[in-house]
Amino acid sequence: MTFSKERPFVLVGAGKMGGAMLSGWMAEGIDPASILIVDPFLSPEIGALLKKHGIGHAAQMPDDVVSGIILVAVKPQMMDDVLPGLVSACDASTLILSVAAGTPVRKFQKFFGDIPTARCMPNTPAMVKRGITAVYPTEKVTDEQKNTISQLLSAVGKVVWLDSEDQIDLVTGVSGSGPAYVFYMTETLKEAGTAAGLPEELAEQLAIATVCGAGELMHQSGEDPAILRKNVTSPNGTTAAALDVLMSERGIQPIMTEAVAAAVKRAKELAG
Ligand SMILES: NC(=O)C1=CN([C@@H]2O[C@H](COP(=O)(O)OP(=O)(O)OC[C@H]3O[C@@H](n4cnc5c(N)ncnc54)[C@H](OP(=O)(O)O)[C@@H]3O)[C@@H](O)[C@H]2O)C=CC1
Ligand SMILES: O=C(O)[C@@H]1CCC=N1
Repeated sequence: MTFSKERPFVLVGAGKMGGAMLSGWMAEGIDPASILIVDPFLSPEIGALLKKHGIGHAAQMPDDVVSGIILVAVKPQMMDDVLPGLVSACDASTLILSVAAGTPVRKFQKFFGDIPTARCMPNTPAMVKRGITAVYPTEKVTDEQKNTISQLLSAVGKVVWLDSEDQIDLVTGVSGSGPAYVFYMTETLKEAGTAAGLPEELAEQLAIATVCGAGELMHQSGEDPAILRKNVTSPNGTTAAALDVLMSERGIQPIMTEAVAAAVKRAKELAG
């Protein structure tokens, strides 16, 4: 990793997403001395992580210019409060990298002018190095900076590059928010098992192991999910009976399409 005290990396907002990435970076062995966390309200878990690795922390952004990356990971609704406090730390040697849903490049330009800026959309599996992050760099972002972004984000999972800012909202609806859909599906599978008569604890164990196992199988085999589904589905068997319900007109596909569209719509609203 190319970060150092001379080329620092500052994380503004170590909440759910920033904290997940930070945990992933620590597990990956990134030099804690190159990182500064700026967040006035640390959770006990993140406080313990900082202490364990000796990571620097400040409640507010120091005035010194950051000739490296400032990763902005605060809520979109906080931007107007937080960004003015970063202005004195930015010049043309600073790269602003935002993980915020909705918040457009023009919002950063309003505060920082035309400095190198990139938006990205990670997801919380970054915490276990199984995230996927889509990145949209503005034209000001140099190849060297793209390389640094790649190093940083690939340390916590896959990285894909976007050629249009509009795509970020769509990515948000699929993979940014997506882990929550999978967790919710796991909850519903557990509840369905309980409703069918299984003890709650056993239903939960079965649901979690099934979702993790199916995910790992998709990951390791690299096989098309439709093929993996067919492999489970014996003709006229139990899975076919269940899939008749899940794949019906009132099944998962129309609901998922509606859910992703709702997330995309909300991302556009957050742009303000
Ligand atoms: N959660 C997710 O799965 C994903 C989130 N994102 C994006 O990541 C961003 C953060 O979301 P998330 O992590 O969920 O939200 P959190 O609220 O968990 O994290 C934001 C963090 O910023 C802190 N904070 C508040 N004010 C300041 C300040 N002035 N300076 C620095 N830090 C401050 C918050 O403290 P406090 O909590 O005390 O207010 C909190 O620790 C959002 O823009 C979101 O769109 C993107 C992809 C996935
Ligand atoms: O719910 C949100 O707005 C954020 C963005 C993607 C995931 N969490």
